[in-house]
Amino acid sequence: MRPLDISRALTPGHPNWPGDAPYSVTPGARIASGDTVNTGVLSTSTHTGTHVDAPWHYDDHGVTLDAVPLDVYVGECLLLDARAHVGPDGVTPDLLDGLPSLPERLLLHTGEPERWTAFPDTFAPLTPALVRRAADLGVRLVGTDAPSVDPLSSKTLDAHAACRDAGLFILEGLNLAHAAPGTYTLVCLPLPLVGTDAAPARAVLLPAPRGA
Ligand SMILES: Nc1ccccc1C(=O)C[C@H](N)C(=O)O
Ligand SMILES: [Zn+2]
Ligand SMILES: [Zn+2]
Repeated sequence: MRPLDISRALTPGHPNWPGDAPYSVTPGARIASGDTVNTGVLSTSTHTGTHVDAPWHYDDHGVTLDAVPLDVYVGECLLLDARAHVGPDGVTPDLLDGLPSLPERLLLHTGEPERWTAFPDTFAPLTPALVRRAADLGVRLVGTDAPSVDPLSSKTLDAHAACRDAGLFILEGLNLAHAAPGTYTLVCLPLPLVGTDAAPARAVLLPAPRGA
């Protein structure tokens, strides 16, 4: 199986969180102008597209991205279709009913499309009860195709706080529109930004190890 890319393609005008810094690549050097190479200047929010949150994003005493061990983002994962388990406050814990344990990485397809033509302001967040249930079942990383684990209007960030309290790490903005539920090996590599609250990442799924 070729790696299944579960990252959002970034193009100019990519919808970002309202008020957040836009994604852009502006020209740097140009061969056509006599330079030896073509280069670009990248400017983006740390939360653009598929990205990981470091605890410092939602906890001023939390660690920055460089202190998050890479093994959080690489290893066995379970991808679930959560679309039938979205209540008024987001994905509910009954999604995990009947699962005696979980791999360390849980990815949730909440119904977001492959491409956002506009900011998805009606996305499905995660309920704190789901976060706590996942942590109780052994999860260390929760991933979602939504742009946040909390509602757009949240000021208390209850799902982020539940992740903080349970020691869960967060992966947001996945592209799961063409990924079948199942067990895989997740390879998610955030940019190695030092001292930041988050970083864009390239995430792919590989076949799970035999017997997983
Ligand atoms: N830029 C922001 C500014 C304020 C609050 C949230 C955001 C977000 O981008 C959502 C983010 N992905 C999150 O971790 O919930
Ligand atoms: Zn984020
Ligand atoms: Zn977040």
